[in-house]
Amino acid sequence: MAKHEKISSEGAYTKRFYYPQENAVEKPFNWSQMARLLNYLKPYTKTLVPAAVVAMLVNMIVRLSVPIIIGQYVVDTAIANRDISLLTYLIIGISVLYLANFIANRFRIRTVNVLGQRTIHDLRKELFSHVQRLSHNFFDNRSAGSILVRILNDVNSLQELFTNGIINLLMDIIMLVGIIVILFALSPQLALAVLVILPIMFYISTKLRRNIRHSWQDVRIQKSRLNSHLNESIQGVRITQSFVQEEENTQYFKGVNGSNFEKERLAMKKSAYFGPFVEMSNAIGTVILIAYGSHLIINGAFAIGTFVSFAFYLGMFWEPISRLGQIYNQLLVAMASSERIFEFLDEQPNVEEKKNAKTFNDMQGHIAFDHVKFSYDDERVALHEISIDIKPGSTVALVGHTGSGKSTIANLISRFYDPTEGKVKIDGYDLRDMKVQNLRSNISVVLQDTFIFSGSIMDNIRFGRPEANDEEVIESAKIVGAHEFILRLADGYDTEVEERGNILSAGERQLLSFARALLADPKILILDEATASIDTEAEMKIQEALRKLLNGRTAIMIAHRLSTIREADNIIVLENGRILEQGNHDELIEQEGEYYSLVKSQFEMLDEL
Ligand SMILES: Nc1ncnc2c1ncn2[C@@H]1O[C@H](COP(=O)(O)OP(=O)(O)OP(=O)(O)O)[C@@H](O)[C@H]1O
Repeated sequence: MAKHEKISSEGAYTKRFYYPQENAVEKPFNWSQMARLLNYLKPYTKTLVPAAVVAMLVNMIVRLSVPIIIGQYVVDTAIANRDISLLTYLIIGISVLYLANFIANRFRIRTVNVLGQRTIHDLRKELFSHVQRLSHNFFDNRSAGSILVRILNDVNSLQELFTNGIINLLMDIIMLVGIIVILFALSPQLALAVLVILPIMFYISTKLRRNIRHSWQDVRIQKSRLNSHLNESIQGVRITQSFVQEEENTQYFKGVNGSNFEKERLAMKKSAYFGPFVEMSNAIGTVILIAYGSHLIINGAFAIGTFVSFAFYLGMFWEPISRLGQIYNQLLVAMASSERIFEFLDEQPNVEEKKNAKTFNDMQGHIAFDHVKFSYDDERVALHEISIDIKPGSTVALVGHTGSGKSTIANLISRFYDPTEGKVKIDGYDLRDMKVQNLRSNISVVLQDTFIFSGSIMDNIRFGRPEANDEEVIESAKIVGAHEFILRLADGYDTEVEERGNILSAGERQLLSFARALLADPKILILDEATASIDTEAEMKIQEALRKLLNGRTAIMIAHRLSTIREADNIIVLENGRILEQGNHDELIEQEGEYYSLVKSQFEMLDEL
């Protein structure tokens, strides 16, 4: 496809920019889901919920009683009989009622706001701590962005429901039923005449609402596309610049941004019909009231006061009707959001801990794979029948082409996954019988792409053992040789690094991660060696740091550099999930097998340089 075609119109999204829309904006109403949502109000059923309900009832009583007082007592009694003192009492009485209403209203709004925020806070906390405990395969199948959206947006979209939605729903239903009952009690025939337009209005408003709702759905989809693109563009800005793709990106952004604008304009235009429509219904009702009501008054079938009360109630009638439509929309959106949230909450870690799981008292670090077979997805096999024995304190280098299963072996030792067949044992215990956290606290993993969290250098090293004091942190940095470069930073150990540690070089990040691992003082160390070329001096530093780090621990190294591999006690050469050969450097060289040719090709490469 030609370049200009790809970006010429907003509909022509390139494949590269395809963002799947897994997330429906709304779902049909579902009682059991609603009940589960309401469960989040449970901790507050003795405090905030009854307080809000009482305040709401005060509000309802005042609003429903004032028109009667005005019609029956002010107009038909006090004014009709020119009873000034009764009129004064009534005015004072109504003022007191309004004051009580004002206080109750303020109290209710404050209470439901707190209630909404608390429930959302609880829900978000539960969701985050649950997601954090989920197994690796949960994260394998989802993008970080989509998880983020659930924890932020989906939870947010429930906030309005918990804050105002539920209480407004109750209020509006009580209000509507109350008004209809009163209208019929006052005059059934006038009530019928005035409310005759109700079914028509209901029909039209439902149609209009649905139409408006769908337009807003389009807006949300556009927004989510916009967000995804923004997220990806900013994260990948360095690559974009180096491949000179800024213009293409901007064009695409223009397209989505323009489309977002169009959809929003349309949705707003449609929404703008709703207010006037409600007003028109009100007007029709009022016209019928005036025409038929005055007819009844003239015929003596109706008191003027009743007419006045009627007018008041009719004025109050349309507001809850129009708001109920809004709440209904809110409910549908909440259904979709809560379904997604509950889907995460119902997800169980597939690495389960047995009830009677044991702890390692003093782990020695003897690792054994006993006929281990493993597949990530039950289709492709990543490891076939692997049996290995790693002596405590020894260093094993895993060598092999990309995709040969090196990281998979490391993942099984940390029990991020369970083997499909066979057993992984440490000190003779099957990992499935052990406590997961206890196992992992004895293992440190140093990945190729060291993750630096935002915070100070000190905090980042301390991540290995949060209870360590400053001296211990500095000591471990000194041992791995990170101390000098840290001191050269603007604020030394207090230098703030942003997420991912952009201000540090690859080698420096690696040294930090060594310090972190050393501080954790694990029995087993898993190291994914960086492939990035580092200059010789840095390389020597890292080798030196590594020696100190490995001392007295069982180490599994996913090794790329010959210098590291050569020093290992045992080298395991993998190919397509199978062990091809193993032994130490000299033994393998002697065999003249795969390892030999690998080393030879590295030397040939060096010779060419
Ligand atoms: N999360 C995953 N889901 C599905 N398949 C996976 C997953 N991770 C790895 N694989 C597959 O399992 C096989 C072994 O992958 P593994 O990551 O262990 O290789 P590796 O030797 O560490 O490779 P590299 O040197 O490139 O890191 C590969 O075929 C890979 O495609």
